[in-house]
Amino acid sequence: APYDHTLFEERHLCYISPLGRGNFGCVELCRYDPLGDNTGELVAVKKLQPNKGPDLEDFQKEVKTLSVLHCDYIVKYRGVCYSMGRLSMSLVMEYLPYGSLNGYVWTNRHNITTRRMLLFASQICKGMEYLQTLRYVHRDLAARNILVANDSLVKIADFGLTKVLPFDKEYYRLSQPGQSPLFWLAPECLNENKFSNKSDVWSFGVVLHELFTYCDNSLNPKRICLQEIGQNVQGTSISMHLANMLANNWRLPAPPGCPPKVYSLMNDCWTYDFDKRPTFSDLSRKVENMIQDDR
Ligand SMILES: CC(C)(Nc1nc(-c2c[nH]c3ncc(Cl)cc23)ncc1F)C(=O)NCC(F)(F)F
Repeated sequence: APYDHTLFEERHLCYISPLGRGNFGCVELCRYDPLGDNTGELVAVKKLQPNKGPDLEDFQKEVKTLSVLHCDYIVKYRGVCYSMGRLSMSLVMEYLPYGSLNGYVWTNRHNITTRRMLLFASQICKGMEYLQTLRYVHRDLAARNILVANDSLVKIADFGLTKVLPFDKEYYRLSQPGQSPLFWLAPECLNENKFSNKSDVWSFGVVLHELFTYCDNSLNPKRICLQEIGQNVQGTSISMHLANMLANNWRLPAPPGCPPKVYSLMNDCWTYDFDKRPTFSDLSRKVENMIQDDR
């Protein structure tokens, strides 16, 4: 039988440190070291939290989702590791040493140029364009879910909430409000639980906002929206308040020092009518033109 490179044996997976908590469970930095001489490769291992949140079946869907994605701008799937006699499984991914984009941009805020931000933005658009060709909707596009491979390459990650569009519809309707973070969601998600490539475009606009605030926590979308809603929200849920504000044309304010053309691109992504929002290919082109103009 051909050697299965996607099967990781638990006994050779050496735990190093925790990386963080994702939509399904925790992710750990490990070295896969079958030779036992510390020459093995570093990998990120997403363990399914047993009987916590979504179950093994949903996790297996995430594994399936990631295993068919082959794109320079999407975190690479390496394979799976079964434990407890196939009762539990872990998702093995490439390890990106620079961590998540929000941490990277904040840490390097004093020497990241507009050009570099626009390069990251164009790579995210290309990754999303690719996802779209497979009729995937990410549903959780946010700077915390983008990883940095090196100083000029970012990749989309965390496909825990990703859904495949039905063959006959261009949107995916969740049965009940999901766990996507409200402040990255398009109005039709808040009002009708309708998710589509166009709602991913809205979230991309929020990622642009995060980038151009250098992922400053004091300016993050949640904090700005809650300030606008006002602390003493009575009765009406936060998502209703947010949906009303968006319907009344309130939008996240331009980040300090943000180039006007970038803020106008964000507002294109935040067009209320999802049919009038740009596509990710429109956005890739517009961002690349900005990179050219920025010389
Ligand atoms: C839950 C987890 C671990 N969080 C973090 N991952 C990494 C982190 C750093 N390097 C990584 N290489 C691969 C992977 Cl899958 C994660 C990391 N760094 C910091 C995190 F908070 C994660 O998965 N976040 C979603 C992602 F950022 F990946 F979109």
